[in-house]
Amino acid sequence: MATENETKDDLTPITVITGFLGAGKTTLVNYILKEQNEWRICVLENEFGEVAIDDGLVAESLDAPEDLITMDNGCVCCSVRGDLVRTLGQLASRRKDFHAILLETTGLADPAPIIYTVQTNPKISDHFYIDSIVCLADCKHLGAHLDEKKPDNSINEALQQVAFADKILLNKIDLVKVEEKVELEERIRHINKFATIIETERSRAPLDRILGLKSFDMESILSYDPGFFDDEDDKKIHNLELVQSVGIRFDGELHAQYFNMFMMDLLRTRAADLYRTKGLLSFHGQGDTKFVFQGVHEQINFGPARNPWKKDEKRENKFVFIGKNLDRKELTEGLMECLYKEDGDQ
Ligand SMILES: Nc1nc2c(ncn2[C@@H]2O[C@H](COP(=O)(O)OP(=O)(O)OP(=O)(O)O)[C@@H](O)[C@H]2O)c(=O)[nH]1
Repeated sequence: MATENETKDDLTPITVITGFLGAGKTTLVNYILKEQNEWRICVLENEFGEVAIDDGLVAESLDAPEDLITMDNGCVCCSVRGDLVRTLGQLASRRKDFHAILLETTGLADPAPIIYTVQTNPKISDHFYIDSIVCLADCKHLGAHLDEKKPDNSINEALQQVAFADKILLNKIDLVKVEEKVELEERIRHINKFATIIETERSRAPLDRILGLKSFDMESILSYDPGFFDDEDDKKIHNLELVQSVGIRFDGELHAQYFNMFMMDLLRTRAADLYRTKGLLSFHGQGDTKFVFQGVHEQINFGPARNPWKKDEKRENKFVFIGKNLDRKELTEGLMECLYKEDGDQ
């Protein structure tokens, strides 16, 4: 809560960026950093996955590396909630250096405890306020995640993310037919009748429709969840064990063709269970080019990173697979088989 002399205008706005795994959150953060040149923005990144990849991809868009803070000891809405309080507490003394804070949550975060923490902890609420909760909705895959059956006492993260947003970006409209888009929009409207819905491709929303609008509204949250401020013990739990993360990292150069075959085979058989795949890779015969691999179920993007490998940088391949029924041993062995070997017996 702001002190008597301090109104909301004196506090620093936080835009919470939420949405299921792979919906386009990092794409939105990078887009905002590129487009909003007049503001100095601080980015708080919380990524789900044993190996962090997004921090590197966001850092490429920032002028000052200290403007990116990563919170990687768990999911920001659960175990890392203490981290959020600590991080924002430390940021309070230099918050006036920034026009805005972007808080990118993990794709499995429940926004409710984050909102609760910011609203009720004076270490945060004396200095910051929530400007907006922006939810990225992946037109292609959100419907299936909303349909997922969870155990009775567990929340459906995708549903919570839609329900608690005041701005919903209907993203990846390029991947669906108009009818599918309309059907998803109706479904979203059914869950959340207050949020503004904006159609986007590559998360490109007009910035004046998502930033600096003070559009976060506690009343609409309470109308969805009248028990929002009630005792937490009565609430459904966030069961992160339903989704696994397998992180794999190893040195060396990959054989492009072998890697391609491995990934194609994996996606052909496991796409439904593979919610998210990310990688930073080094390929034999590609000089200093660093490659980025991005997968969301069967949709994959693969191409050069903005910055090449630095001169003294270790050529390490990093992967993270997030989903259900993942076999760490099989994935590790499969990837190791894709390493390029000098002796030519591939
Ligand atoms: N076709 C298409 N791809 C998109 C669009 N927006 C984002 N993507 C791609 O979707 C993939 C995931 O995007 P991210 O921005 O990394 O998603 P995220 O929500 O940050 O993912 P997590 O942090 O893993 O939850 C990337 O390959 C993006 O390039 C879009 O509008 N259309």
